This record gives sequence, C-alpha cells and structure tokens, in this order.
Amino acid sequence: MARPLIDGEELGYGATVVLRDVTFALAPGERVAVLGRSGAGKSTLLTSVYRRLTAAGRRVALVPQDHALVPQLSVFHNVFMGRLDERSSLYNLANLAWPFPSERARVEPVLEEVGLSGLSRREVGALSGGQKQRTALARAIHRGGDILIGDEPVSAVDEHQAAAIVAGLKDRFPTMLLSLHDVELARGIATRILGIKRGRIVFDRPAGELEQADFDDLYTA
Ligand SMILES: Nc1ncnc2c1ncn2[C@@H]1O[C@H](COP(=O)(O)OP(=O)(O)OP(=O)(O)O)[C@@H](O)[C@H]1O
Repeated sequence: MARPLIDGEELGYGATVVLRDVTFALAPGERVAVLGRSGAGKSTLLTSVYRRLTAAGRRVALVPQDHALVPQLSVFHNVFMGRLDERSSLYNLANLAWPFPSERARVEPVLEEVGLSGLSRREVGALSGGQKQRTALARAIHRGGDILIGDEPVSAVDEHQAAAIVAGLKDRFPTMLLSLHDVELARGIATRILGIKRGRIVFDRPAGELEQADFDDLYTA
C-alpha cells in the first residue's frame, strides 16, 4: 500500500472546507477515476494531489479542466510548453520566436495522435472547444512522465473519441488520476474508483467491486 499523499485532512479554499476527512494514496500502476456530481469537489482533490506530487519532485503531466492554454499562441507553442522546464530560458525563447524543425518534428506525431494533424500553426484562440481540449491533452502527452492527472480530460469530445483517447493515455502513462463524468468510461479504464458526495469520499474501491447502485447513489441528491 502506497503511503498516503493526503492523510485524514480537510481540503478547501481559505476558511471554506470542501472535502472532509480525506485520505488518499496513489500507487504506481493504479488508474484512479474520481466521480461525483458537479461541485462535489473532484477538482479540489485533483489539484491537491497534483501539488503534493510535484512538491515531492515527481514528474506529473496535467490536463486541467480549464485547459490553461495561451490563446494567442499556436497549437505547436502550447504543446511545446509541456516541456519548458527541460531547457534553458534562452532555448525556449528562441524556439518561441523561430521554432526549431527538431521541436516541430517531436510535436507533430503527438498532434496526430490526438487528431490535430495539420493544425500545428493554428492560433489556439481560433480552435473549437474539443480542439482546445486535444491541445491540452497533446501538451500532457508531450510532457510525458509516469503520472497523468486529468480533470475531465475528454469532456469536450464525443464518447467514441473519448474512449479512444483515454485508451491511448493508458498506454502512455502507467499511473493516472482522472476525474470523469462518464461512469461507463470510468469503469472501462479505472483499476480503482473513488466517489465523492456531500463533502466526503463515500467510496474508494477497486473498480470491479462496485455495483451500479453505488454509482446511482452518488448522483442522487
Ligand atoms: N478557487 C476557489 N475558491 C473558493 N471556492 C472554490 C474554488 N474552486 C472551487 N470552489 C468551490 O469548491 C467546491 C468544489 O468545487 P470543485 O471544482 O472541486 O468541484 P468539481 O466536483 O470538480 O465540480 P465540476 O464537476 O463542476 O467541475 C464548489 O462548491 C466550488 O464552488
């Protein structure tokens, strides 16, 4: 059993408590899906886990819910930013002004993987919602590493594409923590599923042990 990243704590914002009595661990190789109604606290949990992992020096690829893209820059530039910390500021600045062919060549296959071929030079502000989300996914894939944290990472694509993208992520990242609103997708991908309701984690169990009633209960008032 992995040592808890969060051990019996409250999570929230300033004096506002969103989640109580949270204990959470993430073992290598686990794929954890977080489910709960809108506003339940899924992002709050994911953000806290992300901060703790990065503070501990772990390399984590992140797909935030709001995508955190720079709309004035191209798809290439936004994806390249996934690895900014690997190079000097001078190299990054030069690549921002005049992208190196070698960097374009590294990014291109990732764009192909998420269905953004041919859009490398397009300004992100001129993309559709689904294309923006794919750009954020491409940035995470380009960053790489052992762990992916994705906050509703496929919410803006249709369910068939979502399943294919998540399957691709599974091949790339041995360990994943994903908040999802699609229960079937969560059951198909996760080794462990965590449910949040009324400010608490109401279950955190192997995916195979959960029944439909557990999920139904999560979404009733
Ligand atoms: N920066 C913040 N400051 C104060 N309160 C916040 C902040 N971010 C979120 N909250 C509040 O915390 C609660 C949980 O929000 P959170 O975003 O974690 O839920 P969620 O389950 O991810 O929701 P959704 O599915 O709609 O994205 C909500 O009541 C929300 O209003």
